[in-house]
Amino acid sequence: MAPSQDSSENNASYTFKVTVIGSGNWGSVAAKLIASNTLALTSFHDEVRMWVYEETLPSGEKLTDVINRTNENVKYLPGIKLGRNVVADPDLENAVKDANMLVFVTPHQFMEGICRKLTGKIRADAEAISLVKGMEVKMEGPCMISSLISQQLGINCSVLMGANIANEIAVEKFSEATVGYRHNKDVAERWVQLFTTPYFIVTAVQDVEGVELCGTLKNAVALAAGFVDGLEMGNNTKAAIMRLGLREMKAFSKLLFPSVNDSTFFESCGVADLITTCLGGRNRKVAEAFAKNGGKRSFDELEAEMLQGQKLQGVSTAREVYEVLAHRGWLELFPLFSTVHEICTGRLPPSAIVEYSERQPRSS
Ligand SMILES: NC(=O)c1ccc[n+]([C@@H]2O[C@H](COP(=O)([O-])OP(=O)(O)OC[C@H]3O[C@@H](n4cnc5c(N)ncnc54)[C@H](O)[C@@H]3O)[C@@H](O)[C@H]2O)c1
Ligand SMILES: O=P(O)(O)OC[C@H](O)CO
Repeated sequence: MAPSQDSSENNASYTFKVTVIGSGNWGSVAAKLIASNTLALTSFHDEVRMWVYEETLPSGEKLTDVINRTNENVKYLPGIKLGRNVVADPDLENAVKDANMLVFVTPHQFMEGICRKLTGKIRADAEAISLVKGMEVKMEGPCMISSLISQQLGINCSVLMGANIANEIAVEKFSEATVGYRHNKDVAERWVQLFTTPYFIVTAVQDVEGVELCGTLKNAVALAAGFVDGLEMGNNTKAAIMRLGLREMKAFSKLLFPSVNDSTFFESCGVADLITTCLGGRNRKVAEAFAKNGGKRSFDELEAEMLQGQKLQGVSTAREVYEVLAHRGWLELFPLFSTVHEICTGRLPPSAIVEYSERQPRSS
């Protein structure tokens, strides 16, 4: 079907127009969730624009054309209808020009370039939310993706993170998520309304950094869990790694941002995301293969072979965390994070993840 152009006559009372920036596995599911709500709720414009990083499929067709013809993202979320009100758009500027609710959901390594392209191109009254799990490390220190968006685009940015393996939400299995907001509760409630469905329950907490750091750091712990699986160490070892990982997640978050709340770690974005990602995520899966191969095949090679264009966030996050730790002289305080990075780079063997854990103090 051709992209529908809702006129203001058939959407007379709408106030909010949403664009999703990103169309990978989670980006496509986010668009589906949002599109079901913009159709049902009168305060939102029906149409949801979804910016697609354009690519040519093996059939020779453009991914955007196929999404608009079939209503499916055949590469990143095959078999799932997105909703007829989702319109794929390969032109970033065009995709955002009318939107006042911007949903960012791309792998974190692309966010700086995307923000650069969007500078000066968005509505001044726009609000943003980041579903991106990751951070940038700059000369001045770490920069969370929500801060990158706020600083480069001059707009407020909330975050949404949680125990959210996209393929499970795509088939409408129940899960929860956490919105982190900075000041404005009304804005947070609007995001909650936009995402919540009977099978996707969203709650808001006033702790952007805590929510975002949980979503970011759990990807490094997921690699550790994958190494344990590849070494066939069993469930007790994996649970121990998860506990030690959660302890480092909390300590690192609070050292960087003393305002981070302890309670955030008990929300969906905290312990629940850590559990799901260590059981069923992509970082875990590729790290398991890495360990099974004794670290002899690189993560880049395994990612390309196993994920068909989807991107891991854990390997670069482990590097970014390591850079922060090294720069601040904190390496010894975070042995799990440091060891994960050194395994990823080949300086240590995968078995180092267990050897280090055996030497850890047992209380926090
Ligand atoms: N997939 C999940 O289950 C899940 C769940 C929660 C959060 N997340 C997070 O959401 C974010 C996005 O992940 P995803 O799963 O939607 O993506 P993905 O890994 O499935 O897909 C990769 C995406 O990157 C795009 N891309 C490739 N090269 C690009 C470039 N140069 N510039 C811009 N885009 C490019 C591809 O077109 C594709 O849309 C990540 O931070 C991830 O951690 C993912
Ligand atoms: O598949 P992963 O490892 O990128 O994790 C996916 C989600 O972040 C889980 O909430």
